Amino acid sequence: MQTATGTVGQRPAPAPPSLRTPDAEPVVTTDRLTKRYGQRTVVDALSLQVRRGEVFGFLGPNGAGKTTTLRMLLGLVRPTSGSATVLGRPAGTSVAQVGALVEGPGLYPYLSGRDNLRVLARYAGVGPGRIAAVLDTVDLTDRAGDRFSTYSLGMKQRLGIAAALLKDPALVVLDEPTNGLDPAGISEVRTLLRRLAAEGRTVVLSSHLLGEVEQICDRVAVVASGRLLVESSVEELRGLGRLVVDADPLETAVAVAGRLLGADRVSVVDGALHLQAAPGETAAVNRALVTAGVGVTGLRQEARTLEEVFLQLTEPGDPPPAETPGRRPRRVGRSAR
Ligand SMILES: Nc1ncnc2c1ncn2[C@@H]1O[C@H](COP(=O)(O)OP(=O)(O)OP(=O)(O)O)[C@@H](O)[C@H]1O
Repeated sequence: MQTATGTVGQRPAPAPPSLRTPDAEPVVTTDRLTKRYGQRTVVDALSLQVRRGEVFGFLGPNGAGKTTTLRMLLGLVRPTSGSATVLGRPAGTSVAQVGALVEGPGLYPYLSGRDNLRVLARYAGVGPGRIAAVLDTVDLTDRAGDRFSTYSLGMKQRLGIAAALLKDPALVVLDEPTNGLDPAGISEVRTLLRRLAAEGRTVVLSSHLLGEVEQICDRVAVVASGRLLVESSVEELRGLGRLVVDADPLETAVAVAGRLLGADRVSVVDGALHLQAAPGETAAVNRALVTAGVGVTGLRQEARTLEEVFLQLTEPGDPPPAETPGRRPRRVGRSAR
C-alpha cells in the first residue's frame, strides 16, 4: 500500500536534448544534507545534484538512508543540518510540482483503480479530466473499473504512480518502485519511468536492487550508511568492460595480452582470458593474439553489472569517504561535477 502525494501546477514542456547534458539545470540539489536521530547519523553530509529530464537512482543497501533522504526532499522530514533545494526552492515548498510515491497506506482495496484516483484527485484539488490521462499513461485504462484488491503487484504500483502524476508534476519521487515485482512488472515500471522522462519530467527513485536500476536510470548515487560513495552515470560507473577470450595456448595468450594492455588488466578465470578492455580494443587484442599464433575460439565483451561495481565500492578496505579525512565521494567520468 502506498501514499501518493499529488501536485498542482503546470508541467514544463518536454526537455530538449540539450537539457539532458551534464550542464542541464539541477532539479534537486542537496548540500551536506544531514539527518540524525539521537546519536545516530542516518544521512551524513549528502551533496548531490539531479538534472532535469533524467531518471536518477538513489542506490544503497537496506538502512542506507535512502527513504529518509527522499522524505527530506519532500519536506516530510526536517534535516538536522545542510539543505536541499527542489525545483529552485527549499525542499518541501515546491509541493505543487512534485509527485511522490512513498511507503505508507493510502489506496483503498475495495475501490476500483479509477475511484481511488477520483478520491485522491478531489483531495488534491485536481479536476476529474486528468484521471483518464494518468490511467492511460500507466496502461491501466482497461482495468480501471476493477477493485484495487484484484490488481497484481505491478498494477498496484502503476496505480500508485498514476496517483503521483495526477497534478502533472515536473518531478516524480518514487521510493522502491520495483520492490516485490516480478520481471514482467519491473519491465512495465521501467517502460513507464522512461516514458515519464521522455515527457520532460525528472524521476528520482530509490532502490536496493542494483541490477534492475541499472536498466532504468541515467545516473545514480550510491549510498551506504548515509554517506555518498559515488555519483555517476550508469555507463561511466561500470567503466571499462571485460573482454573474455577463449584462447589456446592460454599461457602465450596471457603473455601477449599482458604486453598489449599491461599485466594488471589480464587475468585467467575458469580457463578463459579475462581482460579489462574497452570495446574499441577488441580488434587489437584479437589481431595481436592471432599474429602470435594463438588460436582464438571465442571473444566476447561483457559489461560489469552495477552489482559488481557496488560490491567493489563497498568492500572492506575501501572505507566510506567521511572516514578518510579530506577524501571526497567519487564523481565519475564526463558528467561528474
Ligand atoms: N523516525 C526514525 N527514528 C529513528 N531512526 C530512524 C527513523 N527513520 C529511519 N530511521 C533509521 O534510519 C536508518 C535509515 O533508514 P532509511 O529508511 O532511510 O533507509 P533506507 O536506505 O531507505 O533502507 P530500506 O531500503 O531498508 O528502506 C535506519 O537505520 C532506520 O532504522
